[in-house]
Amino acid sequence: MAFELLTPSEMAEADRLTIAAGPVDGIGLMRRAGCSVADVVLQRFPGAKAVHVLCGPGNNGGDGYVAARLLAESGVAVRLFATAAPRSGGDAALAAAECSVKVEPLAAFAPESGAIVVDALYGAGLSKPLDGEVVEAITRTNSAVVPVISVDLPSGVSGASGEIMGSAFQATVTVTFARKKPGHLLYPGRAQCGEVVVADIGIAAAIVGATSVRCFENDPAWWRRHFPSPANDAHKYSRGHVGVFSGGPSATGAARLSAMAAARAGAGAVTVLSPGAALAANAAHLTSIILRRSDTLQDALAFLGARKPEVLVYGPGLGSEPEIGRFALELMSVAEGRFAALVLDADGITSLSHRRAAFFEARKRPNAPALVLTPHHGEFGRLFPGIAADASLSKLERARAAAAKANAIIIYKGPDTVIAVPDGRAAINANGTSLLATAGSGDVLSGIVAALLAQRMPAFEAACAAVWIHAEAARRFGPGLIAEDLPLALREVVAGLSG
Ligand SMILES: NC(=O)C1=CN([C@@H]2O[C@H](COP(=O)(O)OP(=O)(O)OC[C@H]3O[C@@H](n4cnc5c(N)ncnc54)[C@H](OP(=O)(O)O)[C@@H]3O)[C@@H](O)[C@H]2O)[C@@H](O)CC1
Ligand SMILES: [K+]
Repeated sequence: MAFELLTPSEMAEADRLTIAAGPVDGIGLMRRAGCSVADVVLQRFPGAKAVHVLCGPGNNGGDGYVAARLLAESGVAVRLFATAAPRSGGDAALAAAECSVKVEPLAAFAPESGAIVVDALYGAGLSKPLDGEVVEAITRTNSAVVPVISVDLPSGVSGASGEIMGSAFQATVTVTFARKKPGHLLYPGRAQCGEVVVADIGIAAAIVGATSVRCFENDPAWWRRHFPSPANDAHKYSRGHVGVFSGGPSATGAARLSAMAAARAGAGAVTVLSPGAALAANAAHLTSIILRRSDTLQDALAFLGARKPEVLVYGPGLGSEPEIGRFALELMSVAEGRFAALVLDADGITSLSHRRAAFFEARKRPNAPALVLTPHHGEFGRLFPGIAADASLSKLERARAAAAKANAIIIYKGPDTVIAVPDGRAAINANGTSLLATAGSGDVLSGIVAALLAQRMPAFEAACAAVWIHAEAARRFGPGLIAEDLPLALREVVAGLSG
């Protein structure tokens, strides 16, 4: 299985390259696409009383004409409703000419109990919000709760952004071609797709690779080979050392969650750097995790010099006072050679939002350490207000723009977490779960990503792996999960990936 996510324009590029390479032509691809839709209808709904195929004016409609013809030839009772005739001379017009099912106007369509709807109105070419009779047809269909097979995308969902443009079908199954599109994974579109079936229509992997695609569905299959497995002669520091800064006496738990997660995710040593006033609280709860006093930058520097951790986690439980942001900037400026990467989460991000100019300037320095930022929606808006306010950008594009601006790995959290790196690569996570919407779960994620970086997993892959592992652990634990459960729940997931 391949994990590239093709935007509509990249898919069109793949389409052109395939046709240019031959021997298949445009109508050939369309016949394969329509055939795969008909196959899904016949396999999933063999007892359907009738199939109502709704065709738009473009090639999405063309796929609908092919499917209607094949279903009618298979003996299925088919009715076909169209918004307009396809433009003459194109592939869709050819497909329509080959289809002898009577064409009725879309206004005549009414969903019927026992019938299936094939939605071939708009796909990759959706260019503006839907309106008029199309919205009426969607509203009638969604409220009738009949099964809907959407061709390529539920009509109304943007393949590039997952945005709903005007209105969108609630599909039972979406049959897309060659590869999924970002709109299948980004909300709100993702919720409209139902099950997504990817049909092979003969677009070769090499052709997908020759497009400008830089976005992937997050899956272990493509980062697993980078997943750390300790050498036989490993010792605790060669397995990676993570330092986690703790908050004050009444806010120590977040750092410990992060630290425990880092240890469970394979870091050989983890140190909690605690203010003197919080040492007793931390000591009361830590056993294998090292505890060290750190009140000042000098204390932190002494730790860095003596213990040489690879990665620091800064943010969980620290509070958002201005000095927290100042300290984060100081850490970055003293990094050279002392540690490799900094994971900034929660309060670490919020506190920097008061010092944005200095922060972005610091990130331009050639020797700046690798930086991972793990904002949720609110934190993202505070640190990147301009990018967040740009309504023309999808979540994917926002994450990419932020990664470039901050010269950082961005883990833009949510039910459709996007991971982006400054070189333009990005991934969208697909195994997210609402179980993670619980206090402290973000602290755990920071610890996992820090541990994987400390074990020298490449940064993009480490961030993707951390996001997937975090969600997988939550899923396996199931309902009742609280953040304290997550570090131990990581064990089984990490064990499954190791070796
Ligand atoms: N690429 C491939 O590899 C393959 C692609 N295939 C199939 O082709 C599909 C893409 O086809 P497509 O490019 O013709 O776009 P499609 O979605 O049919 O719409 C275009 C038409 O709709 C119109 N229109 C747009 N929005 C509108 C609105 N809100 N309200 C009203 N009108 C609106 C738009 O008008 P315009 O923007 O030009 O003014 C234009 O007339 C793809 O999803 C897949 O199913 C397969 O056959 C296999 C290989
Ligand atoms: K569609």
